[in-house]
Amino acid sequence: MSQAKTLPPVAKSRAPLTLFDASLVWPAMADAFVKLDPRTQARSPVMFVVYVGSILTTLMYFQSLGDPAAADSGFILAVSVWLWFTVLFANFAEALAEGRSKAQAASLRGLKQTVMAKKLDTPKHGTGWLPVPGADLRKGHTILVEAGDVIPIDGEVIEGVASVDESAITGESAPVIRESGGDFSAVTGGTRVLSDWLVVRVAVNPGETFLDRMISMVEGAKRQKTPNEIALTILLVALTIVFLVVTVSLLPFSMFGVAAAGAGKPVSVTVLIALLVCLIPTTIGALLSSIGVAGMSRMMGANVIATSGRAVEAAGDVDVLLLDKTGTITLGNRQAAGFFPAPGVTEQQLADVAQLASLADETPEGRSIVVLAKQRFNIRERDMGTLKAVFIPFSANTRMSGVDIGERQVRKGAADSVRKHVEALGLPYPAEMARLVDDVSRRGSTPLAVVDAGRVMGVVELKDIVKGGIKERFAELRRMGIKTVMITGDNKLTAAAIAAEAGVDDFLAEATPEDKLKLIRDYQSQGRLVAMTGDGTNDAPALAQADVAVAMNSGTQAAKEAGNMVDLDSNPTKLLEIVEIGKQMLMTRGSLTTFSIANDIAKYFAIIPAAFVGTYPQLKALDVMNLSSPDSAIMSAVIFNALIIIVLIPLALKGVRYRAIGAAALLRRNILIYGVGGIVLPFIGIKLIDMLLSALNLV
Ligand SMILES: Nc1ncnc2c1ncn2[C@@H]1O[C@H](COP(=O)(O)OP(=O)(O)OP(=O)(O)O)[C@@H](O)[C@H]1O
Ligand SMILES: [K+]
Ligand SMILES: [Mg+2]
Repeated sequence: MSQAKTLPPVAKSRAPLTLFDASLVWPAMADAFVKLDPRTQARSPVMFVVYVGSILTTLMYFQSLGDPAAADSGFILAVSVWLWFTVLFANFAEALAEGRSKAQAASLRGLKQTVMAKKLDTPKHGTGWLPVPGADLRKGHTILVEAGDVIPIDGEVIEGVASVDESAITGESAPVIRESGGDFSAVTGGTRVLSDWLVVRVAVNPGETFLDRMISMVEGAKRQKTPNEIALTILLVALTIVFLVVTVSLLPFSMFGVAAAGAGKPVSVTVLIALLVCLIPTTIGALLSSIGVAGMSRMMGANVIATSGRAVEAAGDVDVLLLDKTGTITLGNRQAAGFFPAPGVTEQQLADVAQLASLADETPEGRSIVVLAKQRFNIRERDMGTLKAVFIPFSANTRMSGVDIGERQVRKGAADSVRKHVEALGLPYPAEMARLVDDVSRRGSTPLAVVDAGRVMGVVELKDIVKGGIKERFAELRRMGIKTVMITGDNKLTAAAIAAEAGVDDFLAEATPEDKLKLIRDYQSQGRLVAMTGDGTNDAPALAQADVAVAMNSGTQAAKEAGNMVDLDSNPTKLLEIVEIGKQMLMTRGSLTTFSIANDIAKYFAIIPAAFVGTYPQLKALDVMNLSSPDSAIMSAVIFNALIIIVLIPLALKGVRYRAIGAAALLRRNILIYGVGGIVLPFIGIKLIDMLLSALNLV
């Protein structure tokens, strides 16, 4: 049996990457070629059309080489090359977005390491342990972690209190407390114990840890198209089909024109392919997937891990935010602060019974009562075994905890639960209690009523502190049009006091887990999109129901599993950033779609006169841009169409600027900028490219 005191420590940090970081650009260029695989291309119908066009023009070029009558093989080659560029640029955009995600995943993977674990034979502190590799641990094993140790795997603290450095995962340098019982009992593999020790029950098998799941989410290997992306893709496919039909029907139309006039020459297939590519929405088709990947990356940059693009998207449309009180709005370590005895009871008697009711209660509330009883009246801890006491743990439904000593029921809990408990025994509940409970509640503290074998002893005050800066952030959410609702198992007065202090719009008190779930369903049935942040096991059902469910990283395993996002900073106002990123993603997609379609309309005017002037010389009148030659007009449009993808990559990755000016105003602004910009820009761009091409004598 080894008793080596410490296991090797770790240190890791995450550095942000710039948009066009060399470490991202080179691999993305290589990836752009890998993505030429037809199976990859088939995922974007618009780009697939360009891909097929590239192949056709390439084949036509080789065919023209063997045909002495064909004079325009140089032109065919040029079109073909630029079509290939169009495809490669789209691939590059996607690869660059994915590269950023992968880099984030890699830095997470750096946290994963094989550490040795101290495996306990008996799940109890002070017993012997054996060193085993972390990879050999299985769900249900118990391990000991001590100051300096890296926690080898995710688990639940079953004994002890320790400060833990979670900065490797959260980036937050302040240590956090992890302890058994309550909402702070989950520990994450890869974090490090700074002081004291913990006995941890392993919660997962290797490969299924929180870190593993984060990595696979961030890598986006299994990224599914979101509902909005699917809808948009359908629109793009429809547009593509329309233009395909239009373009194909132009060929007989042109041949007919030539035959009727007895002069001129019909439009070539190369020109028709070029026309088609310019008309279909290639800009958004090329950037759609990057926008989605970049949205997930930006979430990660805000220290939020989203499990699906769908959740990120929904975040952009949220209109109600539900937050639980303890641990989300407040710091969550409710500490006993005073004893307020019922008439005929001394403070010491109350403290004595309260301590008895808390002996085996491992929640922060329970332990703080034992501590306060010791401080105030030097009441020593008694032994559950010698008392022959049976522990009655706290549950969100009974809202009480305590011990049974034979027939004697000792309880502490929410005042209304205790009153019901006393009345069920057919005993009186003193009227004076209401005043004691109200006094404590009005201060925003949680009152715990204490009862010993039906005799009401008084009230224990549990103090909790509202997190700093929360009020201003809720005001900002209100400006964005999001309603904030606090839900708590605590009584109405406490809830009202904390609600006022935190500045939430509304609150629901004395809520059971079922009530929380019902509230969400009610909002959803009114057609509202509901976000919920929570940390407790009793929040899990509600988190599972919410459209956007942000679990605090400090919360329990159950909460994290039920949510579709985890906030590594455990900051309830993080929803502000989450909503902003979601809105930004929706707006970026909308803006680029507007831009793309407007753009294509402009290209129509550049290409149509050029393409058909051979058939219908009158079309020269339509040539408002006065381009140097039909070939140059077509080349310029194709080149512009390709280059605009590259130009817009930063916008797709960074997202359009978000301002909290109301949805309608924002939409108007964006349509103006991206719609009008989309129409004007091609005229300027195509003209410039045309001038450059003719100046260089390239056409
Ligand atoms: N350890 C405990 N023993 C007995 N009663 C408790 C204990 N912890 C809490 N209570 C009582 O149960 C009530 C509801 O519990 P709790 O506050 O955890 O509910 P909740 O729904 O998670 O609310 P919140 O959103 O505030 O966390 C508390 O207001 C308190 O009166
Ligand atoms: K296009
Ligand atoms: Mg709670």
